[in-house]
Amino acid sequence: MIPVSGCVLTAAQMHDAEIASGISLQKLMDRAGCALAEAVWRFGSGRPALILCGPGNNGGDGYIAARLLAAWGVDVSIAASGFPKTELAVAARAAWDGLVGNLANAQSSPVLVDALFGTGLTRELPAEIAKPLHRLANAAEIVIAADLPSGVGTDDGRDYGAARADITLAFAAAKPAHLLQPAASLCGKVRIAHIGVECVANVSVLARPHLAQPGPTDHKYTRGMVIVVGGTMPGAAALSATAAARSGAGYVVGIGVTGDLPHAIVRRDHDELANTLDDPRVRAVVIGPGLGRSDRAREMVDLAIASPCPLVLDGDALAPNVVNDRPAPTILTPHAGEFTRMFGDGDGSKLDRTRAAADHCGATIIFKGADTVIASPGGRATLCPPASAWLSTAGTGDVLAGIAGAMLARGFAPHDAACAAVWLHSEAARLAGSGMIADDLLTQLPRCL
Ligand SMILES: NC(=O)C1=CN([C@@H]2O[C@H](COP(=O)(O)OP(=O)(O)OC[C@H]3O[C@@H](n4cnc5c(N)ncnc54)[C@H](O)[C@@H]3O)[C@@H](O)[C@H]2O)[C@@H](O)CC1
Ligand SMILES: Nc1ncnc2c1ncn2[C@@H]1O[C@H](COP(=O)(O)OP(=O)(O)O)[C@@H](O)[C@H]1O
Ligand SMILES: [K+]
Repeated sequence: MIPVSGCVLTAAQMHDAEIASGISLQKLMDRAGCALAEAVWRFGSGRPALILCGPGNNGGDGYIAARLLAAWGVDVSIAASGFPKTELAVAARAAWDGLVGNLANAQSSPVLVDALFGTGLTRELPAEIAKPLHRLANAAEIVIAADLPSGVGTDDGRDYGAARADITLAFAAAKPAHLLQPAASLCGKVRIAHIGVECVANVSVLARPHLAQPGPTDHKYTRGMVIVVGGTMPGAAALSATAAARSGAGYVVGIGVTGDLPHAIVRRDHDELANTLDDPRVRAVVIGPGLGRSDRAREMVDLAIASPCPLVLDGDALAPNVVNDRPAPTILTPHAGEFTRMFGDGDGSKLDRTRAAADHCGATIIFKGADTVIASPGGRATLCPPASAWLSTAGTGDVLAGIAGAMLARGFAPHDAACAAVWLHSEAARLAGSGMIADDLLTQLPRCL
């Protein structure tokens, strides 16, 4: 059982991976059921457990877990939503020699195991299932979901009436629902149980980046020169510039960035932008935080886009069709409002929409929020475990843009730079703790390096 990591598979990809593994489905269900029993043993601490079993293989996992837990001496009971419909679940139920109660009138238990539906859920939970599920979950001290909380859309993270779990034990790999909202919030802590299925996908969970420390051959320019362009709200660009410096950039120039800045940041005027962009040592430009939307601001965005420099576009620089297959590395960092302004409402999940947008504009996109999605042209995507919700305060996005600039400047490819930036940002937020403001992230960044 490990924290959520590795590949992210859709329901169909998971099914294909199970088949491709060459391991019998019976054996896979035995392993999943055993992992579930271990989780119940560990997190339930021996308290009586009620296992809710559905009609498919998710229910099958539940019957197997019940048999093992009973053998280990746990007071375990089962309530089912109906008779099993798959061959494997029928066999798993047949191997359980205890009673099977009815879901509708099941008695609550301190530990509730939700094995009603997993990746096979396709529609809203009917009231006759949702009602007792919620009643029993509310009465339990701990809810453990098998694979997924029953009632979330595996591939899009929709809520079809699920009850909130404290722990979700995902089998073989994470699914989009473990990371996309609102489902991610219904999962509680997600743990992965590896059951021997090899998983390969171009979507993965955000991982800790490899950030090399400066070495003896480094100097300020090898560590990366970042330009941050300021505008009508100087505090925003000051946050970006300081974040770039605090996340390891060797040289930060603030163009038109006024206000409270560390002395280490070099200040230049707006009319020096064009000259500065010609400096071959510039390794990243950050433009947009607090820029404003005047004609002058638009001209500066155009200059930055036309330059050969790696670029982070944020805030006011984000407009429809602002970039189109720019040859140099480019990262866009929209929040939901900016994303919709740029790309429209679109169809599909947040993952689908971010990937389509990355393909459309030929740039890496960090679609921010409580379920940040990073996508690059060609389909590569990274889903981010929920960061501290204390990030929902003004200026934290400006900090992220500055970090992304520093990551481009240290030579990371755009997708890796985006991932490293989001990881550092959430780690800084975790360290800053409750009540943090954007400025607090700046003081935590060096610790995260
Ligand atoms: N990923 C893996 O490698 C493994 C997966 N296993 C388990 O198998 C599960 C998938 O099994 P299934 O494909 O049988 O799917 P489920 O067990 O999720 O349920 C499918 C059944 O539920 C019905 N159904 C779907 N939505 C419904 C709704 N809203 N209301 C009422 N009924 C609904 C379907 O008609 C079908 O009968 C996984 O989530 C996992 O728990 C393990 O047993 C073995 C290994
Ligand atoms: N509820 C939340 N949980 C986790 N992270 C959040 C939440 N709300 C916002 N964030 C993060 O905080 C940052 C906010 O950025 P943004 O909306 O651009 O703010 P600003 O423009 O004020 O800097 C983003 O990195 C976003 O992912
Ligand atoms: K479940």
